[in-house]
This record gives sequence, C-alpha cells and structure tokens, in this order.
Amino acid sequence: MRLYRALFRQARALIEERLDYYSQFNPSPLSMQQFTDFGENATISESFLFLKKELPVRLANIMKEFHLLPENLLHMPSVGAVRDLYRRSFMDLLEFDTGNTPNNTATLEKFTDALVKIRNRHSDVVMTMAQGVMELKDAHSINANTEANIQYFLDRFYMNRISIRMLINQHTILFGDSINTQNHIGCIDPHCDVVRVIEDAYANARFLCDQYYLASPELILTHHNERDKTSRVIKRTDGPADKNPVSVVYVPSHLYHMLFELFKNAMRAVVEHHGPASDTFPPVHVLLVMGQEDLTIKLSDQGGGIRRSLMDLLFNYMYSTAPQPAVSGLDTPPLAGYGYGLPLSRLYARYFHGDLQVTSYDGYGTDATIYLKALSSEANELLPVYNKTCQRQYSTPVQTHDWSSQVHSAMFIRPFSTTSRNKHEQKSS
Ligand SMILES: Nc1ncnc2c1ncn2[C@@H]1O[C@H](COP(=O)(O)OP(=O)(O)OP(=O)(O)O)[C@@H](O)[C@H]1O
Repeated sequence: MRLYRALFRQARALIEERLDYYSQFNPSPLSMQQFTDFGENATISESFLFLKKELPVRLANIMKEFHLLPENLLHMPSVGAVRDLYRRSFMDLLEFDTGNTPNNTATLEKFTDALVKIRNRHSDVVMTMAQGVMELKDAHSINANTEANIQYFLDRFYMNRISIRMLINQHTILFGDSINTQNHIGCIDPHCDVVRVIEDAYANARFLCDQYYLASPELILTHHNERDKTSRVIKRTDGPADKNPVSVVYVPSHLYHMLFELFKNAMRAVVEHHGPASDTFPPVHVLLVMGQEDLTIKLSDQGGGIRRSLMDLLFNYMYSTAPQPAVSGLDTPPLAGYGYGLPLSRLYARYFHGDLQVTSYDGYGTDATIYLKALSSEANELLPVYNKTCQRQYSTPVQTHDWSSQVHSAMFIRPFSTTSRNKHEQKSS
C-alpha cells in the first residue's frame, strides 16, 4: 500500500512538472481557411507533428486553471473524475512528444488510435462537469465570487474542449478509416447550406415539441443574400427551397447545435405562453442574411419574452427555468435540461469569432441572433490562454455592477500568422 502511494505521488509530480512545461506555450489558433488549406494539402505526418505538441499545450493551458478553482468545487466527485480524465489523456499524448518517437507508419496509426480513444473518453465531460456544479450547489452555499469563478472557468473550459475536439476530429476524419462521402474537409463543409441546416434543426426541435406538447409553431424563413442581391421568404408549405441560396465555410454540426438549442427554447416559450391547448401558435420567424462581413441568423418568437431582470442570467451555467434534470436523465423534459443550451451555443458561435445575442420584449417575445464570420479567412479560433491576467481574474473579488465592457482580450488568444503555425512559441509572461 505504501509503495502504491509512493508511486502515485511520483506519477502526480511528473504530471505537474509536464503541465508546467507545456503551459508555458501559447496555444496556436487556426483560421477556418487554415483548417481547410491544411485539410486539402497536408499529410498525416505533418498533422501528427503539429498535434503532438499542440494538443498537450491546449490541455495544459486549461488543466493549470483547475488549480485556481474554489477548493469546494475541486472536492466534488464529478469534478475529480473529469480531472482524472484530463490527466490520463495528457499523459497518453506525451508518449508521442519524446525525442525518440519514430515518425513512421506504426506511430502514425497509434497516434490516430490514441486520438479516437481520447475523444471517446471525453464524450460525457460536459454532463459530468454540470453534475459537479450540481453537487456543489447541493453541498454548499455558493457566494458571488465562487459563482463568478465557476462561470469564468466553465466558459474557458468548454471553449478549450470545443477546440480540442475540432483538432481531433480534423485529424481522425482526414487520416482515419472513415470514408468521406460528403465532400467535407474533415468536419468542415466548404459549402455549408445554411437553409438546410436551419430546416434540419427546426424539424428535429419540432419533433420533440410535438412529442411533449402535441403541438408546435410553424417556421417562416426569410433569406437575403447581399452578395448576389437575392431575397426570398419561405413558408414550410412552399416546398423545397432554392438550392444552396446562402452558403458559408463552416462546421455544420456546430451550426446545427446552436440552431437546435434556439429552436427548442423558442418552441417551448411559444407553446407554454399560448397554452398547449391553443388552436394556433404564432410562427417562429427566421431571418437569414449573408452580408459582406457577417452571416446573421435571427430567430424571432412570440413566446412572451424574458424579463429584463433575468437577462443577465441567461448565459449563466447555474440558471434554467426548467426543472433540474435527474442524474439518470429519465425524468428530463425533452425541451430543456441543465440550462447549458444558451451558454454552450454562444461558445460555439464565438469559437470562430462569431457571437450569439438575445434580445427580449417582456410580454411579447424573444429575438436570438447568431452572428458568424462570412469569410473563412476572418473566422479564427478564439482560445483561452493561461497567463497572469487570467490568474488575476480568479482572485479578483466580484465588483458591483459596472456599465463598462467585461471583455479582457489578454485572456483569450488571437491567431498568429500562417508562417509561425508550427512554432510553438513560449509565453512572454
Ligand atoms: N426564446 C425564449 N423565450 C423565453 N425564454 C427563454 C427563451 N430562450 C431561453 N429562455 C429562458 O432561458 C433559460 C435558459 O435557456 P437555456 O437554453 O440556456 O437552457 P434550458 O433551455 O433551460 O436547458 P437546456 O438548453 O440545457 O436544455 C430557459 O430555461 C428559459 O427560461
């Protein structure tokens, strides 16, 4: 037993030492264009050389932030389980970043297999972290500072996770065994048909809404393409839409995720506001605009809106008006869960420098707007970086409400030029 403990302590010390080393480096954000260029031209070997360093760097940057979380949260079993997963995956990756790992077919195959294993291992992390927060809420009272720190951490933690999964998916889809039948570049669709994704998300949210309430609102979609000056209003009864009227280089699954969450919220609000027994429901209007710089998708519902006093809570991981899901998930109403729909969707939008904003008219309805970068060269990854500014954020007491902006650009990292892509530069501070 004593030997086991000594070995365990030794292993932990080694992990901490490696974390210190890799967290000295800044993550290297890529633009959508770099992802597609790389996907079309790079070899598995080049991808391996980049990822064997970049993945441990991204993992180490977020793992260091765990140390800054409130002790109470770290002691929650689910949070401990998530940390263990991260440690294991970090160590798995380090095997490949040693001076003597040969860059041969066997190593490349082993690396791809390791990435698949890591992706599967982490598939429930969002839910497990959410459970950790629920465990904390049940066990302790949470003060404003703790809440702010958890909110700050989760935004960064989930953003980091989105980015790591993006890298892993690109490598495993491009160089793994799966067959590309859709002309995608990894998980990116260079001609993502936005109307189609909107209609898919609507249809699936509607299916859930019909199942739960036996009723659902219609969809009216208007699109305008400023680039070729075309506009059209589509009602669902109109039949198939024009072929690909608005397309963008994007990850369809990310766009689908955001739209599905927004449609679920809109439908739930409309049906509950008007009463499920109502004869008719006002439709959900979607406006899709392709501009010169932005692609904008606005969902407008007449679901009674949200009080202004609650607006600040919308993106809070600890807020949902829906009943808390049981850990088993069996009693979960299908249209709402942990209250992560909006905050996670906003992270997906922000990941490539877009945004998600909600404006509401109490007593009437809500507009939820997704902004995406129209140009792939401007759609850069937004990544959390572990540095002094972020460390300070955890120790700064919550201030009373201020009118000024809360964005601290030093805590996220902007992309660097293509030429320095493989140079994992060390942080200056
Ligand atoms: N369109 C809307 N109209 C009225 N209220 C809304 C609307 N969108 C969101 N809300 C309110 O914001 C809360 C948080 O929404 P969010 O999507 O983050 O979580 P959720 O729907 O409760 O659960 P989850 O999305 O995790 O399944 C909702 O519970 C609801 O009260």
